Amino acid sequence: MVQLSRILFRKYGNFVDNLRLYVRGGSGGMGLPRLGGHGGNGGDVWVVASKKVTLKKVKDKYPQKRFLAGPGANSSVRALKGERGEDKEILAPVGVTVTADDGKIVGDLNAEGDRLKVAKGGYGGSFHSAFEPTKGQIKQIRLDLKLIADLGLVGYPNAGKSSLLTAMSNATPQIADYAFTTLRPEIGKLMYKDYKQISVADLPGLIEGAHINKGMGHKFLKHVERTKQLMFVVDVSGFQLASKTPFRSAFEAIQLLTKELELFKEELVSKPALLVVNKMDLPDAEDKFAELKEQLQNPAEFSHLLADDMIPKNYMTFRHVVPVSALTGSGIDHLKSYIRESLDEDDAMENKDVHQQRLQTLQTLKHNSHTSI
Ligand SMILES: Nc1nc2c(ncn2[C@@H]2O[C@H](COP(=O)(O)OP(=O)(O)OP(=O)(O)O)[C@@H](O)[C@H]2O)c(=O)[nH]1
Ligand SMILES: [Mg+2]
Repeated sequence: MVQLSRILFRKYGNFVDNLRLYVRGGSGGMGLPRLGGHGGNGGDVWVVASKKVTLKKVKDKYPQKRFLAGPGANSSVRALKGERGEDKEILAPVGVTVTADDGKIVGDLNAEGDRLKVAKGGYGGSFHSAFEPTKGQIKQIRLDLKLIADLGLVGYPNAGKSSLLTAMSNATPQIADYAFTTLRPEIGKLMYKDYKQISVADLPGLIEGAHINKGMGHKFLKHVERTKQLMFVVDVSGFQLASKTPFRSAFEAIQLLTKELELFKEELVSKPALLVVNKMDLPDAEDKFAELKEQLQNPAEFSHLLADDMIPKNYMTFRHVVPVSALTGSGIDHLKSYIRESLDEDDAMENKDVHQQRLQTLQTLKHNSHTSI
């Protein structure tokens, strides 16, 4: 049913996913006290989304990483109102979040052409400022690229996330029998017969404490923010990171993963999600899967298995719970259909919403034009 696919981009060798920049707005121009002249305002610095650039290109093109907007012109006898300074635009890829020095988020660039002002120009001197101009803002900003994929794989190390991506597509991520094989997110594409493509981000394994930046922590979690849906992947037999860390059953693993997401950003837990229970080829897998299904039907009843601070406020609701074996390929076709179904469902809802909104706007316009006659 589903035509298999190939990897879209795996060249992470010199991948740049964040960049710090120095930005400075232009100073205002001098006012002219004698004639009441107004100096021009300094130009602003903007970050503008463009599909044509990558952070690596920005870094290579501007090794100094300094961006200065133009100064406002002084007021003069010939031009009492000084000209405004030129704005400076920094092109950055779609998917970037801009953060200021103090950690505050300035904004996100979600679509081509989105713009954010990152340093404001100074004011030109005028009567109100005794004709003295002000300087432009000076800031260090940080650009962080978050991958935008349809589906993000969420799971503990060794659950088989990368194996699963390989089984579903022709992607060739690193797979090994030790934790943290995947150190960088990779995107694979699932291609369907009708040419629909679904991108899946294989992410580094989470560990307990990821929300406080343990393990790959934030590096991983920030990518999850942008994926449309989540796919939890657990090993049906459970998980143990090291001999000194506690063993977690599949059920516990799911609740702990949920807790990590919740602690990082609560709304992540409300994303549509699928649950993949992997390694169904292992002995006793069927029994363990049956037990897990029972636990998931009424998670609160089984929450005594967890320490209090590990119980999420809200349990994840999974649209589908799919048993598979990435090793033998069993269940993989089903999984691909469920993924498609789930994303199509959301697309349809979104389209309906957009349609509804358009209708509403039209009706308001009609109404207004009637009332104004
Ligand atoms: N028996 C069995 N082993 C599997 C299956 N899927 C994956 N494995 C094995 O589990 C180990 C971990 O698989 P990976 O795909 O690297 O796991 P991961 O979740 O990507 O791990 P990290 O990248 O470290 O987070 C490897 O030895 C795989 O061969 C499965 O369905 N059955
Ligand atoms: Mg992996």
